[in-house]
Amino acid sequence: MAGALVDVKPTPILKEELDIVIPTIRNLDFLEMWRPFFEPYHLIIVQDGDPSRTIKVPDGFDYELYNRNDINRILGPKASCISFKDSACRCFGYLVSKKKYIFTIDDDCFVAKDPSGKEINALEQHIKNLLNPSTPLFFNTLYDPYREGADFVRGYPFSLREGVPTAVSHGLWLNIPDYDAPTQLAKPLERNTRFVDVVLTIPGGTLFPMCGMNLAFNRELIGPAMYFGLMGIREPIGRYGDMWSGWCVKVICDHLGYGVKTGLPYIWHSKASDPIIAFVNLREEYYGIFWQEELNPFFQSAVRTKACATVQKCYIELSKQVKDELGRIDPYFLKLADAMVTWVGAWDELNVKVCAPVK
Ligand SMILES: O=c1ccn([C@@H]2O[C@H](COP(=O)(O)OP(=O)(O)O[C@H]3O[C@@H](CO)[C@H](O)[C@H]3O)[C@@H](O)[C@H]2O)c(=O)[nH]1
Ligand SMILES: [Mn+2]
Repeated sequence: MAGALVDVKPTPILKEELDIVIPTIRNLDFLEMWRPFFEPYHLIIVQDGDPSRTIKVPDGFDYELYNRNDINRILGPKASCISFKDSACRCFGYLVSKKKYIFTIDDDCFVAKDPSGKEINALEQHIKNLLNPSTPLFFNTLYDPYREGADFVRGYPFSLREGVPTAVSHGLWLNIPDYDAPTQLAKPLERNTRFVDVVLTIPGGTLFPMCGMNLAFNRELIGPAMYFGLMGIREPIGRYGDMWSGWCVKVICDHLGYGVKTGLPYIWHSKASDPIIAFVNLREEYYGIFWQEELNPFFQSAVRTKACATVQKCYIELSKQVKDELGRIDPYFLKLADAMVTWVGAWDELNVKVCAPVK
């Protein structure tokens, strides 16, 4: 008799090459909804706030959890570059991961449904985005040419159709959109109900507001630039860690020839934060709203010399320009520039294999 048919489940794609990083101040019940998609993957949980609190993680998940005491123990004095009491703390997870890819998601983001009612496997779509090339050098009017049922349109140079490696996949949000505090205050009831079935490469030379709540990236290509800055308690600014990182990442991707995509996948964002959060957010975002008007031209003109052949070298060069050109806005940028250098030092300490000198 032929052997009994065994239900062999396919190995989830990139199972051993991807970590899921979650910053949190609460129990992670939200994982129950993601279980079908996340359970095979390793989680890195970065617990913010009071380290004596216990964060409950549903059974069955493979994870490592780091609280502030762990961050201080592992990084020593370099822990000063990791934010406290802000979701920017998540970048510690990028630092300690040993995997090629990272997907980071907030704990108030749930599984969304596409217009057909099918649940969206956000992780699977991010992986597709990252494994397919980007087209930052010439815009394809039929959007992502590598998607099933699409291609390059007439007039698209064949010399550019190979595309470039994709470093970042920026997903979007149904329900609560990632609005800044003034917009939240002006439009408290606005919900995003529009599902747009598109993945776009952000053109080279163009900045974008990178939101950290549904984000994936190739850690080997761009990890050292994914520093979410100095945010939260003791800092004049909060809730801009993802924005700061996105501006640094985009100028470095443009310089090194990597691509950044935005669009699918969607998650369902149902804010778990306090209803008067818009006022709390306004206080945290206040300086950011002014400073971003100056940061845009700074990043647009940030120079990277040919010598900047690695992400770390680009990042150190950027930190020098932050110090020289943004210090006049506020002393905060002098501190941030130093923290950028500390971050790269921590990255190299934990990630760059130092080969013993050949005897
Ligand atoms: O002090 C904190 C506050 C929160 N977190 C964790 O970070 C994410 C995002 O927090 P939350 O969803 O409560 O806030 P939002 O306003 O919806 O977040 C948006 O603004 C960005 C702020 O950086 C964020 O990326 C966007 O999603 C949750 O997982 C909290 O548990 C924290 O670690 N420390
Ligand atoms: Mn949220």
